[in-house]
Amino acid sequence: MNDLKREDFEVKKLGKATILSPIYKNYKEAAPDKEYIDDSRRIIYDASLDAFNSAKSSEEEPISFLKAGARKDIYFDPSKTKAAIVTCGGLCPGINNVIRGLVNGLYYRYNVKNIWGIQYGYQGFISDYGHEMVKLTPNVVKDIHLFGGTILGSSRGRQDISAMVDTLERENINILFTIGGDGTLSGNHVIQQEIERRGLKIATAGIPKTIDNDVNFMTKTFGFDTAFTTAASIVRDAHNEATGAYNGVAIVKLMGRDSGFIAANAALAMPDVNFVLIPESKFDMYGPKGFLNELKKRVDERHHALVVVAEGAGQHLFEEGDEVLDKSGNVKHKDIGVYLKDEINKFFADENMEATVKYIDPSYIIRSEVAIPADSVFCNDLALNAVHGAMAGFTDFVVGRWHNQFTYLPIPVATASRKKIDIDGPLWWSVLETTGQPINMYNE
Ligand SMILES: Nc1ncnc2c1ncn2[C@@H]1O[C@H](COP(=O)(O)OP(=O)(O)OP(=O)(O)O)[C@@H](O)[C@H]1O
Ligand SMILES: O=P(O)(O)OC[C@H]1O[C@](O)(CO)[C@@H](O)[C@@H]1O
Repeated sequence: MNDLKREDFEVKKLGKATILSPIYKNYKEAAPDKEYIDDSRRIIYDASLDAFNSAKSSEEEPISFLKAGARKDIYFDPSKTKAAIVTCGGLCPGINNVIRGLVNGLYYRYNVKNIWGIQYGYQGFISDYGHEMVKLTPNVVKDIHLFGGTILGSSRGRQDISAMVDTLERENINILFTIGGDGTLSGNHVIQQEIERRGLKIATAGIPKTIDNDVNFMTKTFGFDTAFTTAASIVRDAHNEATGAYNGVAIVKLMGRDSGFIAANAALAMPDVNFVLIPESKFDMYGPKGFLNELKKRVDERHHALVVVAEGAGQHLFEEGDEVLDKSGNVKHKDIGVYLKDEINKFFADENMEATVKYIDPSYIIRSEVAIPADSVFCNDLALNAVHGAMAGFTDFVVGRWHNQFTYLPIPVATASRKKIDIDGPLWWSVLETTGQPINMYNE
């Protein structure tokens, strides 16, 4: 549970917004009767009614979220505004759509024409790496949604915060958009603190990126729909592999460092799956009611079985040892897919049972996919709302979607903890029902 209070949900602002937004002028002319968003517009939720534990404040009081959208008055003068965009961490479908949406939103809606891309993540702020900033215009980004990945490149690894803010200052950047996961957003927050310490008026806005869908107070993050849609078709093909052999077992490993949302949703979309293993639930492997024996029962009955495993699942099965970390300090999980394949092979050999085990790891293929249409639309909306918020002078915020509304949330609230599957909640119970996997395979 988060130890968050109501006041933690207040989004910071650089100062009073005093410039009449160009959108407002045009919008008023085009549709004078339409409502316009006032700064104080907030969406109030009764947290005690919320299905997500993570939505509760520590005091169980209603939490209010700042509603995203265009403001009548803006903080930055568009003709004098310079914006920069950076993408960090792992790839995710839709990053290029977000970049495109940011550039077009700034350029066409607000008339901000001085837009730059920082190359290869936070490295791009550090001159030693030699990554030049690239000028972004609608013409440069017009086709980038047709490609997966990020046209700006990405990276992991800590950079010197002071040196990064030196670059922002030297380049006279007024708004920084960071597209990235938990780490990128934490980095954004630290950058913002240094900006404040120096008394600079630079707005920072985060667009949360993770196929794992594990960001707090976000119904979903961009790229997640594409990820599990792509995963579902791979799971279907794996099912064909499993059924194509007598006692065929197919294992598909999907991403999900701490949360099993991709695995759970792919299995719901493709109900041929017999077992879903996720990080949120420690399963028993070897006991009489453990995974291997349950798998055997399934194979005995139908002569094939399909297993979907999230990369962070089953880590308790490995011997404790030195943790391997990536450049950013994230734990690199031991390969549960290979472990399952080996253990299943051994188990069936010990049982004198013929079995054909196929292991499929499509992780990077899924992550670098092009966004499906639903995600493309979502990316564009997120980007536009990030532009609205930053132009209004909000800072240190992330844009997201929660309870069918686009919202602005202070970064520390979004990064306070990770969203996980509630194993007593409806999503996991649907998975158990769909797969038919026994509930007592789980220790906890
Ligand atoms: N607390 C922090 N302070 C400063 N920089 C940070 C912090 N946490 C992470 N970063 C930096 O943010 C960048 C991205 O972090 P990271 O590699 O963890 O990816 P991420 O944004 O979490 O995305 P993914 O979900 O794909 O892992 C890296 O350059 C990392 O060093
Ligand atoms: O191989 P990389 O680039 O370190 O990324 C792997 C990580 O990326 C994620 O998809 C998060 O973006 C995790 O699920 C996974 O652990």
